[in-house]
Amino acid sequence: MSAIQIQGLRPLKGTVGIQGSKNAVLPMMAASLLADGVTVIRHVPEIEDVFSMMGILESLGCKCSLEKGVLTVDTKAASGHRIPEEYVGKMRSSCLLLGPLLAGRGEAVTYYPGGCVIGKRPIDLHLYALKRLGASFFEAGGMILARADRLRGARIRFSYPSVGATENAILAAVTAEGETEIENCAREPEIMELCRFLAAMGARIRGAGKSRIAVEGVRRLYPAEFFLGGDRICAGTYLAAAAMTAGDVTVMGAEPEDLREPVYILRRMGADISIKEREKEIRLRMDQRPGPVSLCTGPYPGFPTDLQSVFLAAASVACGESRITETVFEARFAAAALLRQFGARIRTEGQTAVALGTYPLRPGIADAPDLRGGAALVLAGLAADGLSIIGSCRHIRRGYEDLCRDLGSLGAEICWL
Ligand SMILES: CC(=O)N[C@H]1[C@@H](OP(=O)(O)OP(=O)(O)OC[C@H]2O[C@@H](n3ccc(=O)[nH]c3=O)[C@H](O)[C@@H]2O)O[C@H](CO)[C@@H](O)[C@@H]1O
Ligand SMILES: C=C(OP(=O)(O)O)C(=O)O
Repeated sequence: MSAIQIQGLRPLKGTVGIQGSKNAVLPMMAASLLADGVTVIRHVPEIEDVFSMMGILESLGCKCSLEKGVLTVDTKAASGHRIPEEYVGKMRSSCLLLGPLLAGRGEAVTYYPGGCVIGKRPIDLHLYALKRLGASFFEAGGMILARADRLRGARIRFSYPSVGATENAILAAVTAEGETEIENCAREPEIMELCRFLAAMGARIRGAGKSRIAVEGVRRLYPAEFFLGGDRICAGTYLAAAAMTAGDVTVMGAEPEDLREPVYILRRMGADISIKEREKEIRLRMDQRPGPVSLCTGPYPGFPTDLQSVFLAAASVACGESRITETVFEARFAAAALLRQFGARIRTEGQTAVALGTYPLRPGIADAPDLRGGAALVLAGLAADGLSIIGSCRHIRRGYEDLCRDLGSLGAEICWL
């Protein structure tokens, strides 16, 4: 199932439940190593990155299972500290195990992480934070050897609010000796969710969601049970799809507050959006072609870079000229070139993509360049006048449980090949 076929120009209508959040569950899975026993997380998406993280945890001696959205991680027999290279190359979040392994085993062996090719993505900020807590690193031939006799609380000040580095710092600090202060840290909702999960394990953290977090180290953590929240990027993808297809779509299960900026942009594009906060429902109605938009990605609460490609797809059908500027990753416009194969009129000027909308798009055949770029091509297929095929969908399966199931349930004519 590595290609998706789409017959375009079917309006999307209906309600879709949103899968659990990829970027929230991956650090929680890493955190499970910090406790001795069985961690249970519900509403976990069956996506490739979760399977890869399960593979890593199993190689470290854990027993994992994922059935009907219930993930269990049993760490009783865990003892390893080497993260196998085969998983590291596939997934960025493999580096999140450095913090918990240093905390629990005092050593870790890993490699430079893979994941989507959207920029250089160094891990200097991760290593800086862990060094501040007492770790030392030796690097050779792409391998990273990490050691720490004892992690000790420290003041960490990030030069940039990296999501992963903030998570690694928190994961290492929760059982370190003494207090850690993390300044200029990331404020993404997934950090807050990780902190809630760690609190359920017995961690003491203050300031989650703010740019200064204080962690008071505790002697030990306990396994927890947790219900994972909806994936805001997945919800944003379906809202963008609805906006492109004159749809009437309700997404259920993602926190509306976390989507404040994308919702604001969609409203500016002409969408009629109603929100029920308590029910976690966002309904989007669009009865016209979207209007043009100007947006700039940035760390939360800014516009999420993970929605840049799908909003570029939406801008491709807008009536007028849109400008989309990417400030988080330096090479995240792979989808822009491929969208041109669907007739999109996009040019890039440095870190800005300028799209002069056209509707409908023409059907195309293209390979997903990365996870969100792949989703953007699928959205282009929904707004194309004919049959499109998107290949290399393994990228898409890293983060979306089943795009065909979800978009199909909304009326799209779409299937796996
Ligand atoms: C699994 C996960 O949660 N992935 C998300 C996480 O990725 P990730 O945690 O990798 O993203 P970061 O916030 O760390 O990266 C943001 C920027 O900081 C740079 N940087 C990062 C770390 C570092 O040590 N040095 C450095 O220079 C990166 O190259 C990038 O330009 O946040 C990104 C930004 O919201 C999202 O797009 C990803 O979906
Ligand atoms: C870039 C992404 O993921 P990762 O950081 O796991 O590569 C993403 O989810 O869009």
